[in-house]
Amino acid sequence: MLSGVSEVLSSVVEDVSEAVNRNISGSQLLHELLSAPWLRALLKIYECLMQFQRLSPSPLLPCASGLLFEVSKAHRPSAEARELYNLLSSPHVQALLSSHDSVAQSDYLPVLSPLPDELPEDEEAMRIVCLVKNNQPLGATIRRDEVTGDIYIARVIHGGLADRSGLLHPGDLIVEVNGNSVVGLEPEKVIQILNSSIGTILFKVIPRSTQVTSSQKPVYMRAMVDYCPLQDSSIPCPDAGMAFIRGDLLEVVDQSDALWWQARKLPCGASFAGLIPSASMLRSKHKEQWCIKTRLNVVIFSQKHESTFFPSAGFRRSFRLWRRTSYRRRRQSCTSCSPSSSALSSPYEEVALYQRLPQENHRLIILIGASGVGVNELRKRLIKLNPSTFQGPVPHTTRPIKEGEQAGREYHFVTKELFEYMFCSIFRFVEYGESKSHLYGTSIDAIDEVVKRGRMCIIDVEPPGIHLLRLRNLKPYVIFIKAPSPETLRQTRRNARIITSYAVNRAFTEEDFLELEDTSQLIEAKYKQYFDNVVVNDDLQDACMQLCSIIQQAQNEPQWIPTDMNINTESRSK
Ligand SMILES: Nc1ncnc2c1ncn2[C@@H]1O[C@H](COP(=O)(O)OP(=O)(O)OP(=O)(O)O)[C@@H](O)[C@H]1O
Repeated sequence: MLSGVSEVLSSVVEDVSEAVNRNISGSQLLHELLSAPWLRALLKIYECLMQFQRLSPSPLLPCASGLLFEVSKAHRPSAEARELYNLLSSPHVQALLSSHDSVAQSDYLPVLSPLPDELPEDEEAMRIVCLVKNNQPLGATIRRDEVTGDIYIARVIHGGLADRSGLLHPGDLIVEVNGNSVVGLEPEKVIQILNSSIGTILFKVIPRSTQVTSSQKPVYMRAMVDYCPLQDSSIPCPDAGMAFIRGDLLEVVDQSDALWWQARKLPCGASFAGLIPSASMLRSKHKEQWCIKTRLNVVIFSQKHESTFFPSAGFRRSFRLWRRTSYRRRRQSCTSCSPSSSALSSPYEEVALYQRLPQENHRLIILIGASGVGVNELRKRLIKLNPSTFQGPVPHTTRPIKEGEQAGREYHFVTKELFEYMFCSIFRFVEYGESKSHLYGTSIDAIDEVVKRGRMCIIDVEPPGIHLLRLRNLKPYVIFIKAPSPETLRQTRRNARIITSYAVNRAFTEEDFLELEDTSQLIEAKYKQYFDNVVVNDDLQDACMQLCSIIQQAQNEPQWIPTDMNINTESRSK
């Protein structure tokens, strides 16, 4: 009789089979899956195991191999007893009984002969370790004690060959490799011996007296800088290093070393970890490089710097009130390639998986892209597509209200004094600017207002604006709108109009396409660590649909977000 899970499966299969008859999409696939013989076999095994666990049977005899002796003790054995004796003494039954006894007595470990009583005081236990290399790296690094010259295992790479063997540990003293004594050898020579061994490697090691068992929980981090071990002369073993680029998600499995951590890249991380510089190590490396670059740049910058009323944070033309000056000037403001100060202070950003709960506010959706790529067009289309879900924040302005406008709908109309107060004392503007002597700006409060109303706030900002919006209550999800190739731009933007400072509405030129691609690449290179997703705006309709589905995922599926957006309290009024 079927029981438990199998019974449930059978009734599910019946229901799905009805769905197949009614031609419901996907039901055929589900039916095939649920009726698969392997699934039934797996469930049967599962049920047997569960039953075994419930019954928790105990052996009738702890030592069944003794049966043979018992039978042989019979004084005048009957024919049946003799037959039983013959059966029990066959080698196969003996082996079976011996296995039974091992299981019954839970005796699984090999029995080692006891150590001789009179061992000399200075005798050291030597371990012989044989690893089958199979074209894999050893997964361990070595170091030499500068005083004694002894060669030690420095670190064992998580998931690597040495780690999986469980036989080599940091601190083990290496005595021999493949029969060659390593005493007095340079580490490079030892590495040479290790690298040249094919098939198996035989180690003689003196295990470290106190084994440190590390049970560190993995920590997840987003790389905020690029790293290439092959260009790093300080890495103990470049082959064991792991390269990464900004934005990569890293599972840091070992932080026991102050200078070198071990990590895997996610998703689909490799089976073994690689060495990466610790945060402090990377910070000092980048500071060094940055100082050199800054010294060179400072002269150039001071020649070009122009003072403005507001410190430069930039703002997009999307307000539609400012006209483009020149791509080149804008590019300098947002895409100079020097590392940002936040990347220098935290080369890794700790992240955690966040799943928005249905009762929580929607995450803020930020669209980033080169000017003219279509960020505003996409944003407008999304809002038009679903005005009850998507909404943009209402900007502030100091210009007078026009006929047909309503305060709080097109703009929050404020005095210049109030605008300046908001800007200076509470620093609530994400973007701001001046056009025809009037000030305009988008405030955090305006974004908050949309979010609190249960809508999904969708905004487009200049890339530096991302930093101001990385707030715990907004949990922004950043989508980079990428420019397609100039060839595709040429085809798709035939009827598009560009808005510039000198012509309100004109067709895109060949120079615009090249600049668009160029700026797009520069923004991506500098800010990609902040992007949660990328959409190439080639075909408008496709890009819009893609955006919709990405936004859906951002709101409803688990996403990696900085841990301080998850736990810490907001700290922006510093
Ligand atoms: N995929 C596309 N195919 C064709 N035309 C497009 C596409 N995307 C945008 N456009 C058009 O390109 C022009 C510029 O787009 P948009 O105004 O959205 O630029 P933007 O990225 O918001 O730049 P800015 O904020 O600096 O104004 C508009 O005329 C828009 O309709």
